[in-house]
Amino acid sequence: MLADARAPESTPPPAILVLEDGRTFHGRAFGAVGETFGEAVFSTGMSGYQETLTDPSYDRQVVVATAPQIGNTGWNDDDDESSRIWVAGYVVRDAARIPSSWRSRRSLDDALRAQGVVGMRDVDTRALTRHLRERGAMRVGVSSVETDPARLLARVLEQPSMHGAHLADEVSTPQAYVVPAQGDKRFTVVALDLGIKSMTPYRMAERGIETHVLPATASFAEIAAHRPDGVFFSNGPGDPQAADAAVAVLREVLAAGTPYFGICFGNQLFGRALGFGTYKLVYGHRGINQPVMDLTTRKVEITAHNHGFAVDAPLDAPTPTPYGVATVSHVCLNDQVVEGLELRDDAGDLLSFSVQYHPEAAAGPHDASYLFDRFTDLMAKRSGRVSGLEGQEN
Ligand SMILES: NC(=O)CC[C@H](N)C(=O)O
Repeated sequence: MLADARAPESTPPPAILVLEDGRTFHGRAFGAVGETFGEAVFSTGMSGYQETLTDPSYDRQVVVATAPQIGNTGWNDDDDESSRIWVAGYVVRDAARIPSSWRSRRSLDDALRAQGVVGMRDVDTRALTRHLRERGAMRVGVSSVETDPARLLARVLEQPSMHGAHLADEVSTPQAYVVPAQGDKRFTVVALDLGIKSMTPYRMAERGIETHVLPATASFAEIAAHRPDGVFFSNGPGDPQAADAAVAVLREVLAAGTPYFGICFGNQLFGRALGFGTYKLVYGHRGINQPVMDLTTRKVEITAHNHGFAVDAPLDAPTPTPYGVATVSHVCLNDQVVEGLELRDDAGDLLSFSVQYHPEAAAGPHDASYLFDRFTDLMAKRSGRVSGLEGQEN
């Protein structure tokens, strides 16, 4: 028999997790020892935790993994979606003790600890997820320094709620930067960074797009100064109702007739700019295994999601707006939540579009990558060229 090569595990201190309705869970510290607060949400991804933890949209959220074992592939130097871990905390059932991947450079536990992120393991995540599913996402505290749930609960109740939270400025780049096109440059896109994931400009670069990433506070004049072929608004944390300034900028973009593409928060702001409302889902969609139907083709995609809010738009009735006719283009098959919007002119030609989910697929399946091609084709068409056939007779 082979000897067990595992180093003897030192036992981390006990930890408690207290939800704002008083429900308490017990486990052990994972990552940094300490205390953290946020909105408790669950993610159904079986893999891709490195991309999840570094997604800026998770700012101020304590993420519970429904997959029972997390950390098997460690932490590498390539898969970060931003410059740091953004989750406020990470809660798992069984933390893998020995990561195994040729790309791994450190364990998940080490990565959390190095960035001071408080986590918790050995938690009954199935019971916790069922509770959040029944009662909805809510405020939570996780502590490996407090032993009294009542004292932690008192601090949980002092925390701000996700309702009305304006968080884009907290995660956005302080300075503009450029992600160059790979190969020949075909288009210039301005991306408003409301919490952008690094895979998004990468997907654009693959298609010959040079992306100018601007801070969340950029004005329409600052966007227009780049003379973009298209404008993109990214994913991001917080409540879309609290992003009035970005909605006003987007209305100017639409009025100028510039092709627009939005992802997630960018879909919610597109919805608002078109005159629709947004609302908070009970527990949201998070994970890389969510079924979405493209209502035009009736094709179903398996997609990556991370949203707690959604657009309130009619599923089967086109809506006239000052910028064109808006329709719902995609819907989630689990609950019929709006997952995409399209704006067309009176002739039925596409002007702008957005999706509530994540075609950049980091992590996640690549079923929806056609949306980046759709954006490229749209810019080609709107600037009087035919995609891939510049200078040729068609
Ligand atoms: N990933 C995102 O862009 C999330 C958008 C928004 N903060 C929500 O939770 O719905």
